[in-house]
Amino acid sequence: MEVKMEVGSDGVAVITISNPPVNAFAISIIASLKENVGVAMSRDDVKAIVLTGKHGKFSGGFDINVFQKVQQTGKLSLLPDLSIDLVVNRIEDAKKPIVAAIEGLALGAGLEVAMGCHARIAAPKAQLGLPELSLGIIPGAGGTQRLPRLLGLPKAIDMMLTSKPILSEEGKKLGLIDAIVPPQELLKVSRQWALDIADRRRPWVRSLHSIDKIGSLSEAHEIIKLARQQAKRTAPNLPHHQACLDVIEEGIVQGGYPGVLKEGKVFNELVVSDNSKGLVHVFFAQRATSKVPNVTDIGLKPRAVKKVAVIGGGLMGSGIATALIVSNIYVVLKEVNSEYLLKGIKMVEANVRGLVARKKLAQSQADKALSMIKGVLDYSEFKDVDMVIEAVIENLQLKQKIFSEIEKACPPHCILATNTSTIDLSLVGEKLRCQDRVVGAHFFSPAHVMPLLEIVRTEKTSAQVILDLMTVGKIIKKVPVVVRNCTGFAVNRAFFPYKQSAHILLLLGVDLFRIDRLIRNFGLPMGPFQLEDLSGYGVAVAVGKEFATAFPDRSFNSPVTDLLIRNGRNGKNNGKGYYVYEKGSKPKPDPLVLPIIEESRRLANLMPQGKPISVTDQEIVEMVLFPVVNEACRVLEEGIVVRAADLDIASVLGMSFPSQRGGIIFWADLVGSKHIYTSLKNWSEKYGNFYKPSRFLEERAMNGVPLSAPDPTSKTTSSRARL
Ligand SMILES: C[C@H](O)CC(=O)SCCNC(=O)CCNC(=O)[C@H](O)C(C)(C)COP(=O)(O)OP(=O)(O)OC[C@H]1O[C@@H](n2cnc3c(N)ncnc32)[C@H](O)[C@@H]1OP(=O)(O)O
Repeated sequence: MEVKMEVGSDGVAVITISNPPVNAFAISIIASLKENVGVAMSRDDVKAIVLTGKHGKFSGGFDINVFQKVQQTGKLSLLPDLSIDLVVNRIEDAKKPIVAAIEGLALGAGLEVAMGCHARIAAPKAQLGLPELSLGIIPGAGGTQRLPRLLGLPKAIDMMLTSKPILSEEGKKLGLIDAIVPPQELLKVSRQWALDIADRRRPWVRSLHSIDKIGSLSEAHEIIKLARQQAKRTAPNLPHHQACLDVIEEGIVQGGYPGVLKEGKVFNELVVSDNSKGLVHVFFAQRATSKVPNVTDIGLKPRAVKKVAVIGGGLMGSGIATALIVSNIYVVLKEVNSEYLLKGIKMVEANVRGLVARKKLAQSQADKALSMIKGVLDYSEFKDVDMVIEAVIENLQLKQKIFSEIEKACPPHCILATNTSTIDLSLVGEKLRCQDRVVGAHFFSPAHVMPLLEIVRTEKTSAQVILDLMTVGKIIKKVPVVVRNCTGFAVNRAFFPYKQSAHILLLLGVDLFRIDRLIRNFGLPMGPFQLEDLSGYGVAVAVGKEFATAFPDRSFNSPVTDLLIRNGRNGKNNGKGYYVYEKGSKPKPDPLVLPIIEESRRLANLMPQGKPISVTDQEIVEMVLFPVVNEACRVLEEGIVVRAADLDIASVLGMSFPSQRGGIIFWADLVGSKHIYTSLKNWSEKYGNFYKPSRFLEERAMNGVPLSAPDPTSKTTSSRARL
C-alpha cells in the first residue's frame, strides 16, 4: 500500500496510488496522497501533476473497512477530511494543474477525486460511478456537487440514485471525461494535457464552480421534484435517497461550496445509520461467501465447465438452462418426450425474450444464447458434458433412477448436481459409486433472475466439485453460498416458520392485510400472504408437510390454506387468493376471503376467550420474524452455513429480506438477542411450542454474545472443520 511520485524531465509529477486489489483510499493512502500533492506543489521543477492508479485501476473509492470501524465504535473522528482538505484545498484549488489518468475504474471517492482534478483522461471501457447510495450513504467527497456540474442534473441524479456506473465512452459524450485514449498512451496524453493546462493551451476547469450544465433554478427544482417522487416509489424505505436529493438541491440553490459543506454534514449522519450498517455488512458478507474453508484455501484450481446437461424442462429446468446459455455455457436440455421438450425450449425462448425486453440482454446476445441450447430425449449427448443439473419433480425414486443412469452416461469427471429444494441429498446419490461428485445446486425461482445459488454439500462431496460449482455460479452471475445438507437447506429451513407465524397471528385475530402492510413497511417486497398467493397454495401445502415431518416439535398446522383451496382459491394462479388478481392492475385485498378466515379461526380456536388479541405494529413484525430468527439460530448451531454472514446474504438474495437490514442475523443482533429470547419465551407460554426459543438463542441471550459471533466450542465450529 503506497503512493509514489515520479517527476519527469518534462516537469510533470506522476503520483500513483497502489493499494491492491482496487486501490481503495485507505486512511494512509489519503494521508500519503495529501503529502505527495503538497511536495509536488512546493517543488520548483514540477509544473503540473498527473494522478493515476496502479494495477490498471484508478480507484474503487474510499476504504469501506473504515466505515465498518466507525459503525462499530461510533467514532466519526476516524474519518479523514477527504472532501475539503484533499479534494477542494489541495487538488481543485491547487496552483498547478492536476489531471486524472483513469484506467479500469473510478468509483465513489475515486471518481470524486478525479472530478476535483482539472481534467480527466480515460482508457476505453473504464467504469465511472458513485455507488455510495448502495452503502446507505451519499457521496462524501463532493460528488453530489461536481457530478451534476459536469453531467447535468438528470444523468447525475440517475447515476447516484441507481448506484450504476457508466463507461468512459458515455462519460466522454456527456462531458465527464475529456479524452479517451488507448491504455498504453494514457500517461503520455495525460502528461501533455496537464502541461497544456499549465501553459493555458487548454482550459483550467474547477468543476465545483461550473454552472453551464445546471440550467435555470426553476428547471433544477422541477427535475429534483420529479426525482423525489420517483425515489419515494422505488426506495420507500431508504431515506438516504431523499437526503441525497436535499444535498444536491442545496448546492443548486446556495452554490457548490455550501453544497459540499451540507454533503459532509449529511454524510456523517448517514454513515452511522442502521441502514448503512446493514448495507456495509451486506457488501462484505457477499464477498465473504467466496471464501470456503477447505475448499477455496487449499490450492485447488476450478476446472472449466463448458457443457452442461439440464434434466427436466419445467419452470426450474428452463430457468437454469436460460441462466447458463446467456452466460455462454452450452446446454443440452433433456425431457422425456417431444411435447415436454418443445414446451421447455419455448419457456427458455420466452425467458430470453423477457431479458431482452427488460434490456438485460442485447438482441445479438439473445440470438447467440439461443444457439447454445439443444433439446434431447436420450443420454447420447451426455458423453462429454462437464456437469448435469437434474431439475425434475420432487420424487426420490425418480431422482435416484436418474442419478444411476447419468452415472453411466456421463464422463468420470462430470459433476452430478440436483436442484432439489427439499429431498435429502445423501439419499439422492445413495446408490452411486461416485458420491463425491454429487452436489446440490439449489436455484431460486425464476432461476434466470434470482441471484442466489445454494450449493449443498454432503459429507462426501469433494472440495473440487464444490469449487467448480462455485465458479460456474459466478460465471452465470449468481452469488453461490455453500451450505450443508438438511431439510430446506439454509434459506427455506430458516424461513419455514415465516408463513406459519403469519398464519398464527391471523388465527389470533389480526387482520391479514395489516400484517402484509407492516411486513412491506419493514422492507420486504411483499407480505407473507401475498407471497403465498404468488407461490401457489399447492407449493405451500407440499412444503409445509416436509417441514412438519422434519420438525414436528415446532411446526404449526394451519387450516387456512386447505380451506382456501376448498373454496376454489389458488392464489395468483387462478386470480383468487387473499387478494384478487386482475390483468393490468395491482393485487387488491379481497373482502370475500374474510368469511373463510373467520371459519379458519373457529376451527383453530387460538384466540384467547374467542377474542382477537390486541397487538402493536411492532409486535406484529416481531411475531412474524422472531420465529425465523429462532430457526436461523438452529441453522447456525448445526453448522449448516460456514458463517452467520452467509445466512444474511442467503436471506437477502433468496428471501428478499431487506438488504438495508443487513440480513436476518445481522438484524437480529441489532434488535438484541435478549429481547428476541424474552419475547419468544413469553409467546411460547401463551401460544405454544411454535415459539419456544432454541437452545442457541437462549445461550447467546443469557451470555450477551451476538448471534453472529463464531463460537469456538460450538458444534458449528467442529462441523465447519469437517467441511
Ligand atoms: C467518501 C466517498 O464518497 C465514499 C466512498 O467512496 S464509498 C466507496 C464507494 N465505492 C464502492 O462502493 C465500490 C465498491 N467496490 C465494488 O463495487 C467492487 O469491489 C469493484 C467493482 C470495485 C470490484 O469488483 P470485483 O472485481 O468483482 O472485486 P470484489 O470481489 O468486489 O472486490 C475485491 C476485493 O476488494 C475489496 N474492495 C472493493 N472495493 C473496496 C473498497 N472501496 N474499500 C475496501 N475494500 C474494497 C473487496 O472487499 C474485495 O475484498 P476481498 O478480496 O478481501 O473479499
